[in-house]
Amino acid sequence: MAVDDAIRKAEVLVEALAWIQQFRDRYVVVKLGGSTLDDVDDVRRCLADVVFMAAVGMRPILVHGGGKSINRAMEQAGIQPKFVQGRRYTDDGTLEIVSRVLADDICELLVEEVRALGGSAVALNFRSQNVLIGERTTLPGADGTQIDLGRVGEVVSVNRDVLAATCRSGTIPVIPSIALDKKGGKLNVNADTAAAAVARFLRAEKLVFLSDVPGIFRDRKNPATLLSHLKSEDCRALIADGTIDSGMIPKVEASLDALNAGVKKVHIIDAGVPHSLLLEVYSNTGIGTEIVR
Ligand SMILES: Nc1ncnc2c1ncn2[C@@H]1O[C@H](COP(=O)(O)OP(=O)(O)O)[C@@H](O)[C@H]1O
Ligand SMILES: CC(=O)N[C@@H](CCC(=O)OP(=O)(O)O)C(=O)O
Repeated sequence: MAVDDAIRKAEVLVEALAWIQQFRDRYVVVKLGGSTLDDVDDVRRCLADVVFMAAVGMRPILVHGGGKSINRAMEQAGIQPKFVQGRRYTDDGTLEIVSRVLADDICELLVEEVRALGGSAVALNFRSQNVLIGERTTLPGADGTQIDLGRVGEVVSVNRDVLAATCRSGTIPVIPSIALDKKGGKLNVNADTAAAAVARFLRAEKLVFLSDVPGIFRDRKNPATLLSHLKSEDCRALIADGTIDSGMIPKVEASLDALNAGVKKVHIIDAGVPHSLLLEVYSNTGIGTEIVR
């Protein structure tokens, strides 16, 4: 019945009200994974949710990856992508491709999409205004030596003043996962760890990963085994017993670092479910996996 439907919609808004009030002026870092960027409609719906968040007074910050697009661009250039423990081996040629795909293509596209949805957004990267300060990293090898990954780094600090001022003015920062080292050299950073670092340094209320799965499953072949609430210690056990593997490992490890540093909650949700972000943040029953300390 039309009136009942209208009342139900109003009730949804009222349910959201308590959360809107609670999260006013709080930072939420939203990470868009490369696995989610291929479907334009999904991206647009996710960005509409982010624009909604900003409109109701939250301070969203978008951090994005683009692993799949980088792979495609590398293959076109005749370079075979090489990964070590989930990190892309990044020589100078690869770094040029990573920079172009992330900062010139994806970052600009996301900014344009936000603007087309009536929101305000700005690209914060090494070309415009850098906010991620990084250091080069190596990975521990099995024989105790360190594995060199080329121009790969981790975020060691962020420009909080620029981020705070941008958010305060109602503009959504859009940040690709490339950092600059102290000498101004570019570093390729895993986007999950880049997003977690931004959340950590801003003590964000939330860190949300938009991915291509509904959340963390106990058994990936059985959708009924979605784990909707996890604590840090559960996550460590799930990594140790192999339940969490591949691309989920950097996400969860980065989540634990963020929670340890004071981020209140981490969410892993499906970018392919329309408005999963709004459902997770502004309703009483979330739809993905939430992780708390
Ligand atoms: N226990 C698990 N539950 C759900 N997904 C998992 C799990 N363990 C590993 N994964 C994998 O993690 C992937 C998400 O990580 P990734 O491919 O890096 O996505 P993104 O591009 O969003 O960072 C899923 O597509 C899935 O294959
Ligand atoms: C060092 C490293 O591996 N950097 C990543 C950065 C992009 C990324 O992480 O994108 P996703 O979110 O799609 O995974 C890469 O080159 O693929």
